[in-house]
Amino acid sequence: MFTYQAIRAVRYARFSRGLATAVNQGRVPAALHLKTGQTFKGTSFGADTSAFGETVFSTSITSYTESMTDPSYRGQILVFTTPMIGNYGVPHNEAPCDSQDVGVVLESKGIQCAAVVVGDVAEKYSHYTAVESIASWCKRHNVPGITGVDTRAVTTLLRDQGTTLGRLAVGADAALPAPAAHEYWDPTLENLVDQISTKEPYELNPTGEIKIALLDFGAKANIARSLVRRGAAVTVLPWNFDFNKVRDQFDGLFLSNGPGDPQQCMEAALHLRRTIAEWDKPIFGICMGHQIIGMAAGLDAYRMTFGNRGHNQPVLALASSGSIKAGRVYVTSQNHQYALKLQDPFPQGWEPFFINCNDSSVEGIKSTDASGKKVWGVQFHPESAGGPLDTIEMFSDFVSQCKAHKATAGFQPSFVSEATVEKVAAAA
Ligand SMILES: NC(=O)CC[C@H](N)C(=O)O
Repeated sequence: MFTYQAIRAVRYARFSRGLATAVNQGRVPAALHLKTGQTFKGTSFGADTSAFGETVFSTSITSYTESMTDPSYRGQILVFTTPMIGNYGVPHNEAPCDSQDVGVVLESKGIQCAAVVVGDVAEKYSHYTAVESIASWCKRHNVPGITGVDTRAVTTLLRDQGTTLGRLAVGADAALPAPAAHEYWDPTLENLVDQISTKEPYELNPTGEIKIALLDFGAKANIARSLVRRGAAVTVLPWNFDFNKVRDQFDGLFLSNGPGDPQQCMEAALHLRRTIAEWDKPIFGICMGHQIIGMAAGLDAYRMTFGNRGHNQPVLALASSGSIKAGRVYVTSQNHQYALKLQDPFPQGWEPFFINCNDSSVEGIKSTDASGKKVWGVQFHPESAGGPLDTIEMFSDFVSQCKAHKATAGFQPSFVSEATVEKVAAAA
Protein backbone atom coordinates (compact mmCIF):
# COMPACT_ATOMS: atom_id res chain seq x y z
CA MET A 1 0.00 0.00 0.00
CA PHE A 2 2.75 2.36 1.09
CA THR A 3 4.83 1.46 -2.01
CA TYR A 4 1.85 2.05 -4.29
CA GLN A 5 1.28 5.51 -2.78
CA ALA A 6 4.96 6.37 -3.05
CA ILE A 7 5.01 5.40 -6.74
CA ARG A 8 1.93 7.50 -7.38
CA ALA A 9 3.47 10.47 -5.57
CA VAL A 10 6.67 10.24 -7.64
CA ARG A 11 4.68 9.89 -10.87
CA TYR A 12 2.52 12.86 -9.96
CA ALA A 13 5.55 14.99 -9.06
CA ARG A 14 7.17 14.14 -12.45
CA PHE A 15 3.90 14.83 -14.26
CA SER A 16 3.32 18.20 -12.62
CA ARG A 17 6.96 19.22 -13.10
CA GLY A 18 6.59 18.34 -16.79
CA LEU A 19 3.37 20.28 -16.99
CA ALA A 20 4.86 23.32 -15.28
CA THR A 21 7.88 23.25 -17.60
CA ALA A 22 5.63 22.99 -20.65
CA VAL A 23 3.44 25.82 -19.45
CA ASN A 24 6.36 28.02 -18.47
CA GLN A 25 8.40 27.42 -21.61
CA GLY A 26 8.95 30.65 -23.48
CA ARG A 27 7.08 32.57 -20.80
CA VAL A 28 8.29 35.70 -19.10
CA PRO A 29 8.73 35.12 -15.36
CA ALA A 30 6.87 37.32 -12.87
CA ALA A 31 6.82 37.58 -9.08
CA LEU A 32 4.34 39.16 -6.69
CA HIS A 33 6.22 40.58 -3.69
CA LEU A 34 4.36 41.67 -0.59
CA LYS A 35 5.79 44.25 1.78
CA THR A 36 5.29 41.73 4.59
CA GLY A 37 8.01 39.55 3.04
CA GLN A 38 6.18 36.88 1.03
CA THR A 39 6.82 36.25 -2.67
CA PHE A 40 4.60 34.34 -5.13
CA LYS A 41 6.13 33.29 -8.44
CA GLY A 42 4.36 32.79 -11.73
CA THR A 43 4.51 33.91 -15.33
CA SER A 44 3.64 37.22 -16.85
CA PHE A 45 0.82 38.20 -19.18
CA GLY A 46 -0.17 41.66 -20.37
CA ALA A 47 2.36 44.48 -20.22
CA ASP A 48 6.04 43.74 -19.92
CA THR A 49 6.44 46.16 -17.04
CA SER A 50 6.56 46.04 -13.24
CA ALA A 51 4.13 47.87 -10.95
CA PHE A 52 3.67 48.84 -7.32
CA GLY A 53 0.26 48.97 -5.65
CA GLU A 54 -1.92 48.05 -2.71
CA THR A 55 -2.65 44.30 -2.93
CA VAL A 56 -6.35 43.52 -2.50
CA PHE A 57 -8.54 40.52 -3.30
CA SER A 58 -11.95 40.31 -4.92
CA THR A 59 -14.33 37.37 -4.56
CA SER A 60 -16.24 38.26 -7.72
CA ILE A 61 -16.76 35.31 -10.04
CA THR A 62 -17.50 37.27 -13.21
CA SER A 63 -17.06 40.84 -14.49
CA TYR A 64 -13.27 41.10 -14.42
CA THR A 65 -13.68 43.64 -17.23
CA GLU A 66 -15.97 45.88 -15.15
CA SER A 67 -13.82 45.55 -12.01
CA MET A 68 -10.61 46.35 -13.86
CA THR A 69 -12.15 49.52 -15.38
CA ASP A 70 -13.72 50.65 -12.06
CA PRO A 71 -11.78 53.81 -11.06
CA SER A 72 -12.06 52.79 -7.37
CA TYR A 73 -9.38 50.13 -8.08
CA ARG A 74 -6.85 52.78 -9.05
CA GLY A 75 -3.42 52.07 -7.54
CA GLN A 76 -4.41 48.52 -6.52
CA ILE A 77 -2.96 45.12 -7.44
CA LEU A 78 -6.14 43.13 -7.89
CA VAL A 79 -6.08 39.45 -6.89
CA PHE A 80 -9.03 37.43 -8.23
CA THR A 81 -10.06 34.50 -6.04
CA THR A 82 -11.89 32.94 -9.00
CA PRO A 83 -9.39 30.43 -10.44
CA MET A 84 -9.82 31.14 -14.16
CA ILE A 85 -9.95 34.69 -15.45
CA GLY A 86 -10.25 35.80 -19.07
CA ASN A 87 -12.41 33.07 -20.64
CA TYR A 88 -15.00 35.44 -22.06
CA GLY A 89 -12.38 37.91 -23.33
CA VAL A 90 -12.84 41.69 -23.47
CA PRO A 91 -15.45 43.63 -25.48
CA HIS A 92 -14.91 46.69 -27.64
CA ASN A 93 -15.20 49.45 -25.02
CA GLU A 94 -16.95 52.17 -27.00
CA ALA A 95 -20.67 52.80 -26.84
CA PRO A 96 -22.42 54.76 -29.57
CA CYS A 97 -21.81 58.17 -28.09
CA ASP A 98 -25.06 60.03 -28.42
CA SER A 99 -25.85 62.31 -25.52
CA GLN A 100 -28.09 59.59 -24.03
CA ASP A 101 -25.17 57.42 -23.04
CA VAL A 102 -21.81 57.69 -21.42
CA GLY A 103 -19.55 56.63 -24.29
CA VAL A 104 -18.21 53.36 -22.87
CA VAL A 105 -19.50 49.81 -22.47
CA LEU A 106 -17.34 49.10 -19.41
CA GLU A 107 -16.89 51.31 -16.32
CA SER A 108 -14.34 53.78 -17.69
CA LYS A 109 -12.11 54.20 -20.74
CA GLY A 110 -9.00 52.44 -19.51
CA ILE A 111 -7.83 49.76 -17.08
CA GLN A 112 -7.66 51.41 -13.66
CA CYS A 113 -6.02 48.81 -11.41
CA ALA A 114 -2.22 48.79 -11.26
CA ALA A 115 -1.86 45.05 -11.96
CA VAL A 116 -3.81 41.78 -11.82
CA VAL A 117 -3.03 38.46 -10.16
CA VAL A 118 -4.79 35.30 -11.33
CA GLY A 119 -4.60 31.57 -10.78
CA ASP A 120 -5.00 30.64 -14.42
CA VAL A 121 -5.34 33.16 -17.23
CA ALA A 122 -7.45 31.93 -20.14
CA GLU A 123 -5.57 32.17 -23.40
CA LYS A 124 -8.60 31.24 -25.46
CA TYR A 125 -11.70 33.27 -25.00
CA SER A 126 -15.20 32.97 -26.30
CA HIS A 127 -18.03 35.49 -26.16
CA TYR A 128 -20.07 37.16 -28.89
CA THR A 129 -18.96 40.65 -27.76
CA ALA A 130 -15.27 39.77 -27.24
CA VAL A 131 -12.71 41.40 -29.49
CA GLU A 132 -9.49 40.54 -27.65
CA SER A 133 -7.97 38.50 -24.82
CA ILE A 134 -7.36 39.87 -21.34
CA ALA A 135 -3.61 39.58 -22.06
CA SER A 136 -3.72 41.77 -25.17
CA TRP A 137 -6.05 44.23 -23.43
CA CYS A 138 -3.63 44.53 -20.48
CA LYS A 139 -0.72 44.94 -22.88
CA ARG A 140 -2.45 47.79 -24.73
CA HIS A 141 -3.10 49.57 -21.45
CA ASN A 142 0.39 48.93 -20.08
CA VAL A 143 -0.94 46.92 -17.12
CA PRO A 144 0.99 43.80 -16.04
CA GLY A 145 -0.58 40.52 -14.93
CA ILE A 146 0.73 37.36 -13.29
CA THR A 147 -0.72 33.87 -13.76
CA GLY A 148 0.08 30.55 -12.13
CA VAL A 149 -0.22 31.94 -8.62
CA ASP A 150 -2.05 30.18 -5.79
CA THR A 151 -4.51 33.03 -5.31
CA ARG A 152 -6.16 31.18 -2.39
CA ALA A 153 -2.86 31.37 -0.50
CA VAL A 154 -2.49 35.10 -1.33
CA THR A 155 -6.09 35.73 -0.20
CA THR A 156 -5.63 33.83 3.06
CA LEU A 157 -2.57 35.97 3.77
CA LEU A 158 -4.38 39.22 2.93
CA ARG A 159 -7.32 38.24 5.15
CA ASP A 160 -4.96 37.49 8.05
CA GLN A 161 -2.54 40.37 7.74
CA GLY A 162 -4.82 42.84 5.94
CA THR A 163 -4.47 44.65 2.64
CA THR A 164 -0.73 44.84 1.95
CA LEU A 165 1.48 46.96 -0.28
CA GLY A 166 2.97 44.96 -3.10
CA ARG A 167 4.98 44.92 -6.27
CA LEU A 168 4.40 42.85 -9.35
CA ALA A 169 7.89 42.33 -10.77
CA VAL A 170 8.02 41.24 -14.41
CA GLY A 171 10.83 39.84 -16.59
CA ALA A 172 14.34 40.70 -15.41
CA ASP A 173 12.83 42.46 -12.37
CA ALA A 174 11.35 39.13 -11.23
CA ALA A 175 14.86 37.75 -10.69
CA LEU A 176 15.87 40.68 -8.48
CA PRO A 177 15.40 40.57 -4.71
CA ALA A 178 12.10 41.94 -3.35
CA PRO A 179 12.11 45.70 -2.74
CA ALA A 180 13.07 46.98 0.71
CA ALA A 181 10.09 47.89 2.91
CA HIS A 182 10.56 51.65 2.39
CA GLU A 183 10.55 51.27 -1.41
CA TYR A 184 6.89 50.20 -1.63
CA TRP A 185 4.61 52.89 -3.07
CA ASP A 186 1.54 53.60 -0.92
CA PRO A 187 -1.26 54.89 -3.18
CA THR A 188 -3.43 55.92 -0.23
CA LEU A 189 -0.99 58.73 0.59
CA GLU A 190 -1.98 60.38 -2.69
CA ASN A 191 -5.19 62.11 -3.64
CA LEU A 192 -6.19 59.49 -6.23
CA VAL A 193 -9.62 61.12 -6.61
CA ASP A 194 -8.03 64.33 -7.86
CA GLN A 195 -6.07 62.32 -10.46
CA ILE A 196 -9.16 60.63 -11.90
CA SER A 197 -12.02 63.11 -11.45
CA THR A 198 -13.15 65.19 -14.42
CA LYS A 199 -11.34 68.53 -14.61
CA GLU A 200 -14.22 70.28 -16.38
CA PRO A 201 -17.98 69.97 -15.87
CA TYR A 202 -19.88 68.23 -18.70
CA GLU A 203 -23.47 67.26 -19.31
CA LEU A 204 -25.11 63.98 -20.35
CA ASN A 205 -28.64 63.74 -21.71
CA PRO A 206 -29.24 67.52 -21.50
CA THR A 207 -32.93 67.19 -22.38
CA GLY A 208 -33.68 64.97 -19.36
CA GLU A 209 -36.73 65.67 -17.22
CA ILE A 210 -34.82 66.53 -14.07
CA LYS A 211 -31.33 67.89 -13.53
CA ILE A 212 -28.93 65.91 -11.37
CA ALA A 213 -25.43 67.07 -10.44
CA LEU A 214 -22.98 64.17 -10.18
CA LEU A 215 -19.89 64.90 -8.09
CA ASP A 216 -17.21 62.77 -9.74
CA PHE A 217 -14.81 61.13 -7.27
CA GLY A 218 -13.94 58.54 -9.93
CA ALA A 219 -17.45 57.59 -11.00
CA LYS A 220 -18.22 54.21 -12.52
CA ALA A 221 -19.97 54.73 -15.85
CA ASN A 222 -22.94 52.67 -14.71
CA ILE A 223 -23.85 55.34 -12.15
CA ALA A 224 -24.34 57.97 -14.87
CA ARG A 225 -26.02 55.32 -17.10
CA SER A 226 -28.43 54.38 -14.32
CA LEU A 227 -29.44 58.04 -13.88
CA VAL A 228 -29.63 58.89 -17.59
CA ARG A 229 -31.71 55.77 -18.33
CA ARG A 230 -34.23 56.94 -15.75
CA GLY A 231 -34.70 60.22 -17.58
CA ALA A 232 -32.28 62.52 -15.75
CA ALA A 233 -30.02 65.13 -17.30
CA VAL A 234 -26.69 64.60 -15.55
CA THR A 235 -24.08 67.32 -15.07
CA VAL A 236 -20.77 65.77 -14.03
CA LEU A 237 -18.75 68.07 -11.76
CA PRO A 238 -15.17 67.84 -10.44
CA TRP A 239 -15.02 66.23 -6.96
CA ASN A 240 -14.07 69.48 -5.17
CA PHE A 241 -16.46 71.75 -7.08
CA ASP A 242 -18.48 73.83 -4.61
CA PHE A 243 -21.97 72.65 -5.50
CA ASN A 244 -23.46 75.40 -3.32
CA LYS A 245 -22.62 77.91 -6.05
CA VAL A 246 -24.92 76.20 -8.58
CA ARG A 247 -27.32 74.19 -6.44
CA ASP A 248 -30.39 76.27 -7.37
CA GLN A 249 -30.10 74.92 -10.94
CA PHE A 250 -30.47 71.27 -9.86
CA ASP A 251 -33.17 68.89 -8.64
CA GLY A 252 -30.83 66.46 -6.92
CA LEU A 253 -27.19 65.81 -6.01
CA PHE A 254 -25.36 62.50 -6.49
CA LEU A 255 -21.94 61.67 -5.00
CA SER A 256 -20.06 58.90 -6.81
CA ASN A 257 -17.66 56.12 -5.80
CA GLY A 258 -13.92 56.80 -5.94
CA PRO A 259 -10.45 55.48 -5.09
CA GLY A 260 -8.32 55.90 -1.99
CA ASP A 261 -8.75 57.29 1.49
CA PRO A 262 -11.90 59.42 1.98
CA GLN A 263 -9.93 61.74 4.31
CA GLN A 264 -8.23 63.04 1.15
CA CYS A 265 -11.63 64.46 0.15
CA MET A 266 -12.43 66.40 3.32
CA GLU A 267 -12.87 69.53 1.19
CA ALA A 268 -15.89 67.90 -0.49
CA ALA A 269 -17.32 66.88 2.90
CA LEU A 270 -17.10 70.50 4.09
CA HIS A 271 -18.92 71.82 0.98
CA LEU A 272 -21.52 69.09 1.46
CA ARG A 273 -22.08 69.95 5.13
CA ARG A 274 -23.27 73.36 3.98
CA THR A 275 -25.42 71.87 1.20
CA ILE A 276 -27.14 69.52 3.66
CA ALA A 277 -27.77 72.36 6.10
CA GLU A 278 -29.14 74.82 3.55
CA TRP A 279 -30.66 72.79 0.68
CA ASP A 280 -33.68 70.54 0.96
CA LYS A 281 -33.51 68.50 -2.27
CA PRO A 282 -32.56 64.79 -2.48
CA ILE A 283 -28.91 63.75 -2.09
CA PHE A 284 -27.62 60.21 -2.71
CA GLY A 285 -24.08 58.86 -2.40
CA ILE A 286 -22.41 55.55 -3.25
CA CYS A 287 -19.29 54.12 -1.61
CA MET A 288 -16.85 57.07 -1.52
CA GLY A 289 -19.92 59.33 -1.89
CA HIS A 290 -21.51 57.61 1.11
CA GLN A 291 -18.32 58.08 3.13
CA ILE A 292 -18.30 61.80 2.24
CA ILE A 293 -21.96 62.12 3.33
CA GLY A 294 -21.06 60.35 6.58
CA MET A 295 -18.11 62.67 7.23
CA ALA A 296 -20.33 65.68 6.48
CA ALA A 297 -22.83 64.30 9.03
CA GLY A 298 -20.07 64.07 11.66
CA LEU A 299 -19.19 60.36 11.45
CA ASP A 300 -15.60 59.11 11.22
CA ALA A 301 -14.28 56.90 8.43
CA TYR A 302 -11.75 54.15 9.29
CA ARG A 303 -9.57 51.77 7.32
CA MET A 304 -10.78 48.16 7.41
CA THR A 305 -8.38 45.23 7.65
CA PHE A 306 -8.99 43.79 4.19
CA GLY A 307 -12.10 45.67 3.03
CA ASN A 308 -14.96 44.14 1.08
CA ARG A 309 -14.53 43.45 -2.61
CA GLY A 310 -16.82 41.13 -4.50
CA HIS A 311 -20.33 40.73 -5.80
CA ASN A 312 -21.71 38.57 -3.01
CA GLN A 313 -21.86 40.81 0.07
CA PRO A 314 -25.09 40.47 2.09
CA VAL A 315 -26.47 43.60 3.76
CA LEU A 316 -29.43 43.87 6.14
CA ALA A 317 -31.78 46.87 5.75
CA LEU A 318 -32.46 48.46 9.13
CA ALA A 319 -34.96 51.00 7.83
CA SER A 320 -37.53 51.10 5.03
CA SER A 321 -37.22 53.71 2.31
CA GLY A 322 -38.63 53.57 -1.22
CA SER A 323 -37.96 50.13 -2.68
CA ILE A 324 -35.93 49.06 0.36
CA LYS A 325 -37.75 47.15 3.10
CA ALA A 326 -36.47 46.98 6.68
CA GLY A 327 -35.56 43.45 7.78
CA ARG A 328 -34.65 42.21 4.28
CA VAL A 329 -31.20 41.04 3.26
CA TYR A 330 -29.92 42.26 -0.11
CA VAL A 331 -26.92 40.76 -1.91
CA THR A 332 -24.66 43.54 -3.13
CA SER A 333 -21.65 44.43 -5.21
CA GLN A 334 -18.81 46.03 -3.23
CA ASN A 335 -15.31 47.43 -3.56
CA HIS A 336 -14.06 49.34 -0.56
CA GLN A 337 -11.30 49.49 2.04
CA TYR A 338 -12.75 52.18 4.30
CA ALA A 339 -16.06 52.34 6.17
CA LEU A 340 -17.98 54.69 8.44
CA LYS A 341 -17.66 54.02 12.17
CA LEU A 342 -20.81 52.82 13.86
CA GLN A 343 -21.32 55.15 16.81
CA ASP A 344 -23.97 55.33 19.48
CA PRO A 345 -25.77 57.66 19.45
CA PHE A 346 -25.70 58.37 15.73
CA PRO A 347 -25.36 62.09 14.86
CA GLN A 348 -28.64 63.93 15.31
CA GLY A 349 -30.83 63.77 12.20
CA TRP A 350 -29.20 60.53 10.94
CA GLU A 351 -29.75 56.80 11.31
CA PRO A 352 -27.98 53.64 10.11
CA PHE A 353 -29.71 52.35 6.96
CA PHE A 354 -27.92 49.04 6.24
CA ILE A 355 -25.47 46.82 8.09
CA ASN A 356 -23.15 44.16 6.61
CA CYS A 357 -24.28 40.64 7.61
CA ASN A 358 -20.71 39.26 7.56
CA ASP A 359 -18.76 41.87 9.52
CA SER A 360 -21.44 44.25 10.91
CA SER A 361 -19.83 47.26 9.23
CA VAL A 362 -22.05 50.24 8.38
CA GLU A 363 -23.44 49.73 4.85
CA GLY A 364 -25.69 52.76 4.65
CA ILE A 365 -26.92 55.86 6.43
CA LYS A 366 -29.94 58.07 5.88
CA SER A 367 -31.28 61.30 7.20
CA THR A 368 -34.21 60.75 9.54
CA ASP A 369 -37.59 61.99 8.40
CA ALA A 370 -37.76 64.36 11.36
CA SER A 371 -34.94 66.41 9.82
CA GLY A 372 -37.10 66.98 6.72
CA LYS A 373 -34.17 66.03 4.46
CA LYS A 374 -33.85 63.20 1.95
CA VAL A 375 -30.23 62.16 2.08
CA TRP A 376 -29.00 58.56 1.66
CA GLY A 377 -25.58 56.99 1.39
CA VAL A 378 -24.76 53.34 0.73
CA GLN A 379 -21.40 51.66 1.02
CA PHE A 380 -22.32 49.05 -1.60
CA HIS A 381 -22.92 49.61 -5.32
CA PRO A 382 -26.63 49.50 -6.26
CA GLU A 383 -25.61 50.07 -9.91
CA SER A 384 -23.58 46.82 -9.67
CA ALA A 385 -21.63 46.30 -12.98
CA GLY A 386 -20.83 43.64 -12.14
CA GLY A 387 -22.94 42.00 -9.53
CA PRO A 388 -26.51 41.44 -8.41
CA LEU A 389 -29.27 43.96 -9.13
CA ASP A 390 -31.03 43.53 -5.75
CA THR A 391 -30.79 47.26 -4.94
CA ILE A 392 -30.88 48.81 -8.43
CA GLU A 393 -34.29 50.35 -7.71
CA MET A 394 -32.59 52.77 -5.32
CA PHE A 395 -31.84 54.80 -8.49
CA SER A 396 -35.55 54.88 -9.34
CA ASP A 397 -36.27 55.92 -5.73
CA PHE A 398 -33.80 58.79 -6.00
CA VAL A 399 -35.04 59.96 -9.41
CA SER A 400 -38.70 59.83 -8.28
CA GLN A 401 -37.86 61.78 -5.11
CA CYS A 402 -36.18 64.44 -7.26
CA LYS A 403 -39.19 64.55 -9.60
CA ALA A 404 -41.63 64.72 -6.69
CA HIS A 405 -39.63 67.51 -5.10
CA LYS A 406 -39.49 69.39 -8.39
CA ALA A 407 -43.26 69.04 -8.82
CA THR A 408 -44.08 70.35 -5.35
CA ALA A 409 -41.26 72.84 -4.81
CA GLY A 410 -42.63 75.47 -7.20
CA PHE A 411 -40.82 78.73 -7.73
CA GLN A 412 -38.41 79.62 -4.94
CA PRO A 413 -37.02 83.11 -5.59
CA SER A 414 -34.41 82.88 -2.86
CA PHE A 415 -32.77 79.84 -4.56
CA VAL A 416 -32.69 81.15 -8.14
CA SER A 417 -29.26 82.01 -9.54
CA GLU A 418 -28.51 85.29 -11.27
CA ALA A 419 -28.10 83.46 -14.57
CA THR A 420 -31.55 81.90 -14.22
CA VAL A 421 -33.07 85.26 -13.25
CA GLU A 422 -31.51 86.80 -16.36
CA LYS A 423 -32.85 83.95 -18.55
CA VAL A 424 -36.33 84.25 -17.04
CA ALA A 425 -36.26 88.07 -17.47
CA ALA A 426 -35.14 87.73 -21.11
CA ALA A 427 -37.93 85.27 -21.84
CA ALA A 428 -40.60 87.47 -20.21
N1 LIG B 1 -15.73 52.07 -4.38
C1 LIG B 1 -15.46 53.12 -3.64
O1 LIG B 1 -15.99 54.23 -3.81
C2 LIG B 1 -14.38 52.96 -2.62
C3 LIG B 1 -14.31 54.07 -1.60
C4 LIG B 1 -12.99 54.16 -0.89
N2 LIG B 1 -11.93 54.43 -1.83
C5 LIG B 1 -12.72 52.88 -0.15
O2 LIG B 1 -11.86 52.12 -0.55
O3 LIG B 1 -13.36 52.60 0.84
